[in-house]
Amino acid sequence: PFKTMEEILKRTVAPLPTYEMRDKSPPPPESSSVEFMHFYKGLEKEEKMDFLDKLSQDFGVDHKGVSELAGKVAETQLRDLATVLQVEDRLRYSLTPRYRQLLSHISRVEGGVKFLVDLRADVIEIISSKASESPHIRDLNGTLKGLLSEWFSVGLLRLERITWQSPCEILQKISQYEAVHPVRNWTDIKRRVGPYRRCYAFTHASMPGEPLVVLHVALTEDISNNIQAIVREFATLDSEEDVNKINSAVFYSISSTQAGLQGVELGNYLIKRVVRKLQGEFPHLSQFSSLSPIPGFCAWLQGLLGPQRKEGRGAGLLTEQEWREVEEATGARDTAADALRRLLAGGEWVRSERLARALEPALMRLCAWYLYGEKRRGYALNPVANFHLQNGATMWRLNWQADTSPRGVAGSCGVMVNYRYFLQETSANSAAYLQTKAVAASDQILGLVSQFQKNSKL
Ligand SMILES: CC(C)(COP(=O)(O)OP(=O)(O)O)[C@@H](O)C(=O)NCCC(N)=O
Repeated sequence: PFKTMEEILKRTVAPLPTYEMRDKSPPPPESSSVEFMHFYKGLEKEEKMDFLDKLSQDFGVDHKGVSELAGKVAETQLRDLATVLQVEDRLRYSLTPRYRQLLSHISRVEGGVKFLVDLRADVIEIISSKASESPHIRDLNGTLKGLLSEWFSVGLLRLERITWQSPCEILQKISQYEAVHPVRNWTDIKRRVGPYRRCYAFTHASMPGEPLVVLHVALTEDISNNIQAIVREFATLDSEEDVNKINSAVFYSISSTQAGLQGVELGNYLIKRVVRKLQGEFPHLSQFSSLSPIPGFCAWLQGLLGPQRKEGRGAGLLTEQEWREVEEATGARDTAADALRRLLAGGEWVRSERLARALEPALMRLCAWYLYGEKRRGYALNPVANFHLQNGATMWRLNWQADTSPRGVAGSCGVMVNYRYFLQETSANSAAYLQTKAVAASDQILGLVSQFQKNSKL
């Protein structure tokens, strides 16, 4: 018979044992965990939100109990240390949400960890879609993230190299999960795990056969400045003999596959782990860098050129000379800003030698500013830049016409960026970025940024 959410929650979320009984009470029956999982899986999307609201609100922390104990801690401050520690430990215990015990028991059931990863994905979706503003949901997210971070800590993850000999289902998953440069066919994926390539994934015993985060690496002579050269169709015939051709490791794609593990920093750990692995295999390997897309650059620029922007030409986005070249090249009937906006929206400009040459300096300056200067809450606005800067990488080199695919031109005017991992500097760079929002950047980037600032009135 259909049971109400309240009935299910009352039955499956065991009350927190009293402080005295905290280590003496038997764990709730496994059937509670199984029933909870089964019921939740059967809910519709909006019912899940309702259910999670109730769970986090009515089965969380006993706030009254906490405030009473907080008062007691204040009272006993002058007492002997043993008493103080005792009362503090009571307070600490009272801050444990009631549902935490259930979550931790679910992790011991078959498929329980995967269930909790997916549960957190739902919670993150509810929070990011602002479907619920309840602070209790945020607390539930925090508790889940805390548990998952322990279970998915680096020591418990397995590093797996994916090769052409890996099981089909893994190769198929790797192809499906590829979020940066879509895999077109078998030849394509064969190339990406073939000679002068490495593909690594983290897996976890609780989710066998499921790559949690996937990193694709190209082993090259120099740091790549073009993605087509890396993901082009045909496979090189030569096997991987000529190690003298391998001086650089270029990370050209990384994708996490479990939304519920967001914030657990798996991608960062995978990059660091793969660097160590490759140093072991190629002791003379000296250069480590990404070749990253710049999603959002074109849209950002279009926004600046929009008709509603009164500055238009005046914003100093281009020099007078550059505006004139745009007008000549397009025979601009309306304002040059509209002409440029239309040009960039089309994308065919990249095949016009004259236009590409005319636009290169401006687009490179603007792109450098977009990556280095545009912020969201003080951190880099561009999510890929933010990811690599958090890892401690240096914003190292902008590459013109690095991705001439339609996606590349439409998304970032064909420009790509290398975030360089100077191994001795990553931890200091990461700390500086996270604490003071300082962006580690090369002279090329800083030069382009100062050129932008000279012209711009933004
Ligand atoms: C870039 C990725 C791998 C970072 O994941 P991760 O290291 O787990 O970071 P976080 O989500 O724990 O902060 C992730 O955000 C992702 O898959 N992004 C989409 C594809 C991409 N590379 O931008």
